[in-house]
Amino acid sequence: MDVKAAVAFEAGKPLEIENVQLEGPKAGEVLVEIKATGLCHTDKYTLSGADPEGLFPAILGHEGAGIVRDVGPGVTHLKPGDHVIPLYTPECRECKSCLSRKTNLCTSIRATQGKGLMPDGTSRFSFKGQPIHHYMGCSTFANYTVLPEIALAKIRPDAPFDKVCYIGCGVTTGIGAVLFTAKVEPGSTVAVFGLGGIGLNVIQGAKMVGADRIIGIDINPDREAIARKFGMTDFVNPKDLGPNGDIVGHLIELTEGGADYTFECVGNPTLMRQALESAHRGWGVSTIIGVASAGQEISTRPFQLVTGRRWIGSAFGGARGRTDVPKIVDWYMEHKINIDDLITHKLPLEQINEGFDMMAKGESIRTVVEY
Ligand SMILES: NC(=O)C1=CN([C@@H]2O[C@H](COP(=O)(O)OP(=O)(O)OC[C@H]3O[C@@H](n4cnc5c(N)ncnc54)[C@H](O)[C@@H]3O)[C@@H](O)[C@H]2O)C=CC1
Ligand SMILES: N[C@@H](CCC(=O)N[C@@H](CSC=O)C(=O)NCC(=O)O)C(=O)O
Ligand SMILES: [Zn+2]
Ligand SMILES: [Zn+2]
Repeated sequence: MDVKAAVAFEAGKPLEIENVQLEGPKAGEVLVEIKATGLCHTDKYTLSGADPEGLFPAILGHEGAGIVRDVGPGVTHLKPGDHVIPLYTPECRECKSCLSRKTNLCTSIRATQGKGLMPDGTSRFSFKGQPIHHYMGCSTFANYTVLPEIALAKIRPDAPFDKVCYIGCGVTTGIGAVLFTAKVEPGSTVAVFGLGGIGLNVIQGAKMVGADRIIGIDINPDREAIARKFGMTDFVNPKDLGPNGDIVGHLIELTEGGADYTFECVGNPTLMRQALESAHRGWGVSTIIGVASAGQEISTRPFQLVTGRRWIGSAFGGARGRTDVPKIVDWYMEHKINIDDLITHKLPLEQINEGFDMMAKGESIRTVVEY
């Protein structure tokens, strides 16, 4: 079938709107009509060419919501008409990782997913007879896409696509990192580096679990008001500390010894170090969420770890997609979490590049494309 897609033909170039061809679902696969998709910083990172798994041409996008339109042989959990959220972290419930109960990082289809292919090693998308890569197993920058059944969370039918698509990445990543990965306790002091689409959800999660003090750090002063609305108690703009400002020293003083939990939500190794070193001696836990470019590395004095700080990371907020995503959709529908105020812009697919421009300028939190 012909579908409409924003295609990434080359690294560093704007996406191009094209009619591309999509093959129907094969065994274990599902055809989904995507109704809405968010734009995440990770899409921009891959488009930049800095992602070692970035393949071109590809159809990017991994923060979608839509309706099942067809299923391939052997699909048992989904049927046409079901409302779903695509999962870049699937949940097969059978692989070593899923069975371990120690991680959400299902490994059953990770190898082919990283090569931009379906689990059988082929692509369903093509343009002028040439294959186009899938992206993060989702490719939500197309109005129809094909995914493995294990990479779809079935959600309630009354949830609005243009809001709950954000649960496909940003909301779950931020809130999940607090609840499932770091397991922040009530009364904690939390510091969040980067107050974008992810960091604001970390703040929302920290508020949800009853953190007493939530410190936000961002170089964009416009982020202060929205972060306070979501529960931030203190704002620090590193630029206000001057060119030689000591952000770690400042945070340690502000928190009387360091934060119980810190989160890096930018993708900058310098900030990752600052986040670790501003965690409290003896027990502070620092969670890396941000994705840094190929070739970048983190460093610190081992003494920082010897003296009891712990450095951990979180992918998709530690959430098990098919199990946890429907629950997070329920939280939204029950007004337990706020998504609406974080979706600052909506665009048609034809204007998707404007969404990335606004992200780069710090003008948007989340832009949603509605089909
Ligand atoms: N681990 C995971 O599962 C996931 C990771 N990510 C990654 O999380 C990061 C954040 O993503 P988004 O929130 O969508 O990005 P965003 O672009 O919406 O937000 C980034 C924020 O960081 C701030 N910032 C930039 N440089 C800074 C600095 N030097 N000091 C303080 N603040 C600074 C910006 O002003 C902005 O508010 C990206 O690296 C993205 O790839 C995103 C989703 C899932
Ligand atoms: N291909 C990238 C890896 C980027 C990355 O870390 N992705 C996160 C999700 S980011 C979502 O917006 C993730 O889930 N990682 C786990 C995984 O298995 O990919 C690179 O190599 O830099
Ligand atoms: Zn994302
Ligand atoms: Zn698995």
